[in-house]
Amino acid sequence: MKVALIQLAYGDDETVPARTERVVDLVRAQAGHDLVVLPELWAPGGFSYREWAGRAEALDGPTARALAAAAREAGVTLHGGSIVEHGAPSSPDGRGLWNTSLVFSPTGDLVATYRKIHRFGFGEGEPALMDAGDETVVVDVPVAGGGVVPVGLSTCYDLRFPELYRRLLDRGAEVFVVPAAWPARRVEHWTLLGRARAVEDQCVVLQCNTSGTHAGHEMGGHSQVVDASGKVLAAAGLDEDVLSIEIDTRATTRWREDFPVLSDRRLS
Ligand SMILES: NC(=O)CCC(=O)C(=O)O
Repeated sequence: MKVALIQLAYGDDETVPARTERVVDLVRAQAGHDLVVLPELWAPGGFSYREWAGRAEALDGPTARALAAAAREAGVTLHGGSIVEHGAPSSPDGRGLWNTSLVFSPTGDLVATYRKIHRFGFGEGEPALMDAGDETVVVDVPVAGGGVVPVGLSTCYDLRFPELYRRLLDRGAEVFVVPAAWPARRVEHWTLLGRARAVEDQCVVLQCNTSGTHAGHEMGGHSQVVDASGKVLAAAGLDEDVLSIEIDTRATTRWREDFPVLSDRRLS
């Protein structure tokens, strides 16, 4: 499975349409990969709380349409990071906004969405402005040469909650994708927790973070690809970068057979 993680750098000076155009070009340049991943909330701004309501959109809004076209033109499965989704509130006290990841097929169809379950902000930001998702999502990503790889979806702060990844594992995931806007000041947690999720669940972890500084927050970069034994296969620094790597997904099966720790789980 050939993957590309686009670690995008942006600041407050770049307009959303300009950033979208740049992202579309970057995705188009990844033709030949099976899966391309973008960071969390790259269009509205990961920490640009004040802009979120104004930049919220439906699942067929401008960002989604641009990403669908980019996936189709590149012929890749595209995890488009996340948008601020605007929809009908699901409860009377709901806000009607979610941090929603979008996955497009190589034909540009929206094949999966995932609403971030764990909201970051401790009373501000996401908990104050958005609703929490409540569904775990695993999507089958087709690979060149035939077959599919089951990929579990999660977003940024979710990485701190191992029980979500166990649920994804139990639903068949072999790869976890984690788009993020994770700040520089806690970047060691980001890299450490990604490896922890890989080791404890024997899954490949694809972590795609944001770079640059926006809304007063310096982002941490350090996107990484971790194999199912916890080895870091590719790692970015602080700057904008594209990590491109071929992952041997059969190695995950071999590792689970060689070191069958998951069969020792005690569920009751
Ligand atoms: N956007 C996020 O979810 C940030 C998470 C974070 O900063 C942390 O967990 O630390």
